[in-house]
Parts: sequence; C-alpha cells; structure tokens
Amino acid sequence: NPNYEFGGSTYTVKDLNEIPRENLTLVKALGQGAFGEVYRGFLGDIPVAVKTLPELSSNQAEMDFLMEALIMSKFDHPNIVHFMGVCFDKMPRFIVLELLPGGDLKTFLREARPKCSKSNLTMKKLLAMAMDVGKGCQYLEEHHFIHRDLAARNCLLTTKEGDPDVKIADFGMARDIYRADYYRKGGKTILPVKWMPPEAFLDGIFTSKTDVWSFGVLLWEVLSLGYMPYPGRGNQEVMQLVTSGGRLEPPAMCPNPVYHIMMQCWHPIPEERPNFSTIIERLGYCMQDPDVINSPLPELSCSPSVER
Ligand SMILES: CN1CCN(c2ccc(C(=O)Nc3n[nH]c4c3C=[N+](C(=O)[C@H](O)c3ccccc3)C4)cc2)CC1
Repeated sequence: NPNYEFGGSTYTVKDLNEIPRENLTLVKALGQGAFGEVYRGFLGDIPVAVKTLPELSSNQAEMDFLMEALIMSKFDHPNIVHFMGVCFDKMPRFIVLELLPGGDLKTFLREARPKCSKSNLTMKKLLAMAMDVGKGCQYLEEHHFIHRDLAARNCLLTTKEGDPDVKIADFGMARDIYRADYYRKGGKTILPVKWMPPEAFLDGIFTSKTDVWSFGVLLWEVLSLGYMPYPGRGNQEVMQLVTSGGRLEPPAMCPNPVYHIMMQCWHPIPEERPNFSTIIERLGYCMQDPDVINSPLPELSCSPSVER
C-alpha cells in the first residue's frame, strides 16, 4: 500500500475516514471524472459529490484513486474542495467530497459572458474569484505542495448565482507525479503546456513558482471570461513563442494593474516571480482601486446571429 508524506508525517489507506456505504445515496451523474463518474448524492441528508472508480479498473488505477484520496484528505482550507471520506471496503470504491453545485470555473465564465442581456458579472466578482484561487494556492505553497495543473477547468464554484466561492478541486497531475506515474503513462501524456513556464516544459523543473506562472494564466482565463489561452496556437508554437519572450496579450478591457500582475507571474526567471502572498496582496490592491473595479466588462456584440 502506497504511503503519502504531507507536512512531515506519513499516511496510508488506513488513515482515511471510512464511510459506511449504507449511509451513502448516489442520485445523478455530475460529469465524467478522470476515472469514472462523479455523482451528486447524499451522505445521510448532507448533499455530497461522489467520485467512483469503475469496477473493472487496473491495479494502477486503484492505486491512483487511493493516492488521490490521500492527497485530498490532508488539505484543510476553504478554497480547496473538502474531503469527507471513502468507501474502500469493497468495489465499487468511492471518494466522498464536498458538493460544489456551481460547476467548473471555465464553463461558468463562458456561460456568464454578458450577452444582449445585462450580465450580473462585474470586474469585482472576477477579481474575487481569482483571489479565492490565490488563497488556495497560498495554502498549498505554505505546505510545500506543488499542484502542477492550476487552470480554470480544475476549479469549482459553490454556486452559479450571486457571489460564488471558488475552490481548487482536481489534483490529478500532482497525484500522477507523486506516484511517478508520469513516466508509466508514457511521457506523451497531454501536458498543460499553455499553463506551464519554460523551465517546466523544457527542463521538467517544478517548484511553487511553476504554480505561480499557471496562476497568471488562470488570471488571464478569468479576465478573458474563459478563453483558451494563445487562441489558435498549438503547443509547439506556444513553447516557441514563450521561450523567445512572447506572452499572452491583455484580455479585452483588462485593467492595466491586473495585467501587470499576470506579467509578473510570467517572469522568465522563476525566482523573480512573486509568491502567492504577494500576489494576493496585489490582487487586494486592485480590488480597492475604483478605476479597476469600475472598469466595464467586454460587451459582446448584441447581434443574435453572432454565435460565440
Ligand atoms: C448548468 N450547469 C451544468 C453543470 N453543473 C455542474 C457540473 C459539475 C459539477 C461538479 O462536478 N461538482 C462537484 N462538486 N464536488 C466535486 C465536483 C466534482 N468533483 C471532482 O472531483 C471532479 O473530478 C472535478 C474536479 C474539478 C473540476 C471538474 C470536476 C468534486 C457541479 C455542477 C452546474 C449547472
């Protein structure tokens, strides 16, 4: 059974909170997880999300699933999805997590674009969502945990209405590296190149400053309302561009101070990039700046024919 080291202690499967299966009810699939399905359900009368491992899974998939549970079970932060327990006594195996009904951040941004009707999205809300992720990242940085795949697609929202809180909810990449799966899965696994700094995709060097670069791209995703970074460019082209100093353009209507934070996250020298405490501080200033929070969001053209 694999061990997991976090904060100076070592954990194994027996340290996981085993939930009696009879207390669990699965209601409806929420979407495809990396393994099997993720379901909406109840633990007693508490709404939960349940990640399932298909019964016919390889031994490696089983170990991956266990490692993912171990990783998430040790986090304790309001901006990281809360781990509730596992049903590992028999197949099918379950990981029970906090339910986040708002869906993923990228989808939310794309669906919340101001169309013809007034969208209730504001610059302040966008910055507050980025701040949430930044706080989760600061916690990971403090615990010397490198995420390796920070992106809007891996974050979830508490709600689609009002003021959603945002939480980091997927640790699959860190899990693969922790299990040294990356090599087993054949180096050709799809690397999130568009979210990676040069030292990572060129030399495989990962530190918390790698996550800072990715956070800068996530901030760009938020301000662009869910665009794919480097639109129209392939991974090879992006590696070329970035290694020769090219960077993402400012999203439409992005206030300069916010773009300035992105650019600092994308400093070619990792040590020159700010840490997450500094990033949060600077985002905080932006949120106090009337010129920033009162700047309008891009109004997409109102011609109904233009499908975005
Ligand atoms: C109209 N829209 C349609 C879509 N809809 C949804 C779509 C998906 C979800 C959803 O997956 N919620 C989750 N809550 N907790 C966890 C979830 C996923 N988890 C996982 O661990 C997943 O692996 C995961 C992790 C990060 C990102 C995505 C998926 C843990 C909720 C609402 C809202 C209304």
